[in-house]
Amino acid sequence: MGEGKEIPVITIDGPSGSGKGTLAQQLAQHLGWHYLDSGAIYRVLALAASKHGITPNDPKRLKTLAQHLDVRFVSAPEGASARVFLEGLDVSDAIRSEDCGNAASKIAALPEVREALLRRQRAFRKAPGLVTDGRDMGTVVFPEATLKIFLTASPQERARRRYNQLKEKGVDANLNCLEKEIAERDVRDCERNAAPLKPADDAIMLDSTKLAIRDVFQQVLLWLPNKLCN
Ligand SMILES: Nc1ncnc2c1ncn2[C@@H]1O[C@H](COP(=O)(O)OP(=O)(O)OP(=O)(O)O)[C@@H](O)[C@H]1O
Ligand SMILES: Nc1ccn([C@H]2C[C@H](O)[C@@H](COP(=O)(O)O)O2)c(=O)n1
Repeated sequence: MGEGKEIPVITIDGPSGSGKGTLAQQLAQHLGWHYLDSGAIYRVLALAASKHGITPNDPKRLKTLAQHLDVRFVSAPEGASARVFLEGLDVSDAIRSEDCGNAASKIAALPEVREALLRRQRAFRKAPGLVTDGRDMGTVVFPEATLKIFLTASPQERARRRYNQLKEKGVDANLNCLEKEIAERDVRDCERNAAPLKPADDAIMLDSTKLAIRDVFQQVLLWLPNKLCN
């Protein structure tokens, strides 16, 4: 088959705050597989662009930056998120800000940037398997994935989750502003021409608005092909 295409991949796509990262990390841990947080790559690129004074309307320089992006993921002990390094500096917390998420969403609309990051994302496909989350994992990056989930939740519920998450971190937040930002990010991510956020034709849809984290996980376990559970 070549290019590691025999290595199984599970993709979790969906809008911001739907719980993709939480689910993908739980599945990766459960299966003992690798995990790719593709949004973190776009976030690191946005941070690097700001650091180097490159604006979202300079696709040429952004493409070059994406091609040479010095980003490293270092896995953390069980239950903790991987640490993310940009040019040797730990940016794990810095990339989680709402500003960085919005900046990532802007540069992610550029086809040059997406093309430059494709190979880097596909390189995460290593034995025994990969669980990945993002916006175009099932449609563009891994179209032949073994199982594709499209995870959603209402915008109000996603804003509420983000609000609680920020509060837990001790970050000041305003629920109305978060709802507005989430709605704007949804429009930008869904309406761009390059790899817009949409379910793959063969994705299973899961609305988590009224589901607890453990219920989402249990539901997806039921959808795992038998061959992966052994
Ligand atoms: N089903 C759920 N019920 C309640 N809270 C949830 C649920 N799923 C995730 N959360 C919480 O919502 C917050 C956002 O979850 P998570 O980071 O997994 O979302 P995401 O879709 O990966 O977001 P982003 O795309 O912006 O990275 C976290 O605090 C997480 O614990
Ligand atoms: N596969 C992906 C992953 C992310 N993006 C863009 C769009 C998002 O708004 C932004 C931040 O992602 P998050 O960390 O919130 O999942 O990055 C994308 O276009 N494609």
